[in-house]
Amino acid sequence: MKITELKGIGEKYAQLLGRLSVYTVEDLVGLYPRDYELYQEPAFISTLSPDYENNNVVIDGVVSKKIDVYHTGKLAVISTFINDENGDRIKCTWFNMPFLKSSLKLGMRYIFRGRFVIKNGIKILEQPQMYTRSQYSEIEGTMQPIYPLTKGLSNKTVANAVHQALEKFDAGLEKEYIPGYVRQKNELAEHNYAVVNIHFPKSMEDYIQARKRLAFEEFFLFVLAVRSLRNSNERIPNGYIIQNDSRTDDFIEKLPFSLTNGQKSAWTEVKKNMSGKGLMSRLIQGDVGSGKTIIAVLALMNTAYAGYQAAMMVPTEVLAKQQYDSITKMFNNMGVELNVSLLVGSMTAAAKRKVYEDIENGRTDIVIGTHAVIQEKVIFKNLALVITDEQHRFGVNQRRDLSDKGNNPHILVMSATPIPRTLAIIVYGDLDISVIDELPAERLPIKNCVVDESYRPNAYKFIENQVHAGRQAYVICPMVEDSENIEAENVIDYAKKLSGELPDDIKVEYLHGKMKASQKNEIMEKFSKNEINVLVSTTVIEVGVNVPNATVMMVENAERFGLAQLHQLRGRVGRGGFQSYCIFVSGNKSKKTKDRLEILNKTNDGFKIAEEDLKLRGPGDFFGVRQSGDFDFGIADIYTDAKVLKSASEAAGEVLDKDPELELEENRYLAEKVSEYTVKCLEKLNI
Ligand SMILES: Nc1ncnc2c1ncn2[C@@H]1O[C@H](COP(=O)(O)OP(=O)(O)OP(=O)(O)O)[C@@H](O)[C@H]1O
Repeated sequence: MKITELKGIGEKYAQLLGRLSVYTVEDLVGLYPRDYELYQEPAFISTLSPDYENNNVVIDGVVSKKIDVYHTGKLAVISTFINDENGDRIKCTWFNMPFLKSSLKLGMRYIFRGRFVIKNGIKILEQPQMYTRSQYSEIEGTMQPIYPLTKGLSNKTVANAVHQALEKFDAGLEKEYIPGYVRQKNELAEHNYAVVNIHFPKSMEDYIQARKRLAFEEFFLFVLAVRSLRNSNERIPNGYIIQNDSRTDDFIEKLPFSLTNGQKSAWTEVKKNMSGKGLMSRLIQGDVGSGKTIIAVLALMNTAYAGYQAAMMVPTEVLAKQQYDSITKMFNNMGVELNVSLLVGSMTAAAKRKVYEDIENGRTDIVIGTHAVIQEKVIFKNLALVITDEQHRFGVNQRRDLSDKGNNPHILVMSATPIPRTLAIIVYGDLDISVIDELPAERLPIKNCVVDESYRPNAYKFIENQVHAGRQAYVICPMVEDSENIEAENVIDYAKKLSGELPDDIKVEYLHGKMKASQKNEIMEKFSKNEINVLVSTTVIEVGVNVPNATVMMVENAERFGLAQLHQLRGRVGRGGFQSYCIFVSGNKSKKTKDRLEILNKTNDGFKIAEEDLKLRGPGDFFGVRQSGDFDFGIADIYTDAKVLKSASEAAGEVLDKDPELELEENRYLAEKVSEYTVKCLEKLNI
């Protein structure tokens, strides 16, 4: 049902909701709150002691002073004083809400709820919301949903729309499909209860139950879907028997480094797989900087030497260009006579045509590119291997499209997502797994520090010294929620400011998601040639960028990132022989934030980091930063919900043991859900 059927949602709001991928009433119900406002803080504080500073407090007060309106810069500030029950005077301030003037009347009594601060000895409530007693008693003790929003769309609009969708249209509500014995064993709530309570929980307990059920069902369907894919893969025989070529062995000999043991065993598994009976569907998992690329290169070479074509797809043009440059350089230096082509969206039509021709007539042995590689116009002569790097950024359908271009080519997938093997087996159930579990020996451990903003001048000085010693630096700008435009402006401003702080001979440039691919390529190319010394960027550089000369990674507002993500960012330095440094700047001085960031000092193991982070964030921190942005389940998180994933996986096994093809009448509805999920959600999950 179209979203405009809801009262209050016209074309304008429908368009805004479209930006959040919400088009139907059902989509809307699937838009889970990203957080909740808890109306459960110390209710009604009668004496405001400094202990409550920086917390939300609720005060019953009477407006005791005329309303004052003044302007600072562009901001209109309204302020007044209230007297609480003890007669204590508390100042209230609001920014940019001039309309309040008419509702705030001297002598009126309200419930004020806002953040409590003390400035110059004056007790202040910032931006308090106001309620009458009866209004407040309705929300007291509840959790109000906070939805992901976009500019022009208010939380209230979304909350009202969701309420209607659930109440009037039963959207998202359906017949129970998880077998009773599974629900009982795992103590799961009913589906419909969960859908209603994830939006409007009456208590924390309701929320926990709702979330558990929804996370469980996501994993449960996921595991069932993945198992069915795996079964179909296992039946595919190897159509391209690719034997190891002695020229590839020579190449390994000539590399400037020797392979680590982890790399050697991964390579052995890949070789065996490609020359064996069944089609290869393999995942190579290795922490950031563990050297996965070289294994990909060896597989590409062996395939080309066997007389077939091979393709490698990466998520962005910047990475495609980087991989292409480094592979062609390596081949030139080491006398490898294979033809490598680059294919990315921003190439001219004529250049693309030439590459299409070369691929079709077989002149091209290896193609490196973005999803341009799977466009209809590309016809391969004999594609036998497809490598997808950071594969989770590609949808299953894209993978399938590319496979369709060959006659079931081998598939090799690279991932740096730090998940332990036991979890990986579940999550990548349709793939065999090779793990590169060590970093090249010569690497010096990265030195980290966690600092507050006052350290910034020292950090800039440090960057200056590193650049003067010939090295380079990344600075990751503060994140801005919900707006790529503001984020872009932010990066530009920061780069300007930084450039002013550093000596003139240091070239600072910026990179953000809104830039054209060709611009990004140009900047990255200059950075990799050291024509740019300092790169100010949003997290667009998070995945896979390899500039071994870069030795400093400075992250602003580090407290806002998941630790796993910070670990990825850190992985951009320390990729060569130089000592590298990470500076995490935290805008939040609390001990807890510092402790959390300190975890990064303790270990370099991506999974341990995620695990420790979880331990530290107690139950009060339910809605912290999501760790695994890469695996975008609707609500479940492979780290936070690792236990749920395990039990969902076991439950799926149990169901399949009883009914391998889900043919029994009792599983009819479940089977429908699984096939629906396989088509729709795997694509969305991007894995
Ligand atoms: N055995 C090795 N000894 C020394 N250096 C190596 C070895 N293997 C790879 N390298 C170098 O290490 C750097 C990182 O390798 P690579 O780019 O393959 O990492 P990765 O595993 O893809 O990491 P990420 O997931 O962060 O992209 C490269 O500069 C590469 O040349």
